[in-house]
Amino acid sequence: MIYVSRLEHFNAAHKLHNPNWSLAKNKEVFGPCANVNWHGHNYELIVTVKGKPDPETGFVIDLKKLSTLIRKHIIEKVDHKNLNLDVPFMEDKLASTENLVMEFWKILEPRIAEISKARLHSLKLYETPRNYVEYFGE
Ligand SMILES: Nc1nc2c(c(=O)[nH]1)N=C([C@H](O)[C@H](O)COP(=O)(O)OP(=O)(O)OP(=O)(O)O)CN2
Repeated sequence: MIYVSRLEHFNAAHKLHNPNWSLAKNKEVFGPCANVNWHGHNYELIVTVKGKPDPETGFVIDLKKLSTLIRKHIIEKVDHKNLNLDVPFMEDKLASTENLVMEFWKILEPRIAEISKARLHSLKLYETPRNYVEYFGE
């Protein structure tokens, strides 16, 4: 089994805000991430697929096709957007890195299966250069 990865990036604004809590509690729990007037991140998304190389191409997956797919279905939906207001698949969800990566998985997994025999293995999403989450679909 070979693991092949593609890095994409996007910039987005958000705030961490639980609507069931008061503003004071949101500030207490989320600190500056609860700032009512938003803040932004330069996100980095690493998509890893696994499979066997095709004997005719040597590819597990054509990375150009993988990039096009990620950009069309994820990056175009979130880049330069407000994750709390502009992104339908984040509606009614806390805009945490964990929730984002789980929604990305639901979108990407079936679409990768449509273009390749390779399967989605993991998503790694950096919110800052020091904070990231990794998801394996379970
Ligand atoms: N489990 C999670 N914890 C936190 C998340 C998250 O998505 N999942 N998000 C945040 C905030 O959105 C916040 O923007 C993180 O910023 P910060 O702590 O400032 O991150 P840095 O790496 O830039 O911070 P330094 O402390 O300067 O290293 C918080 N928690």
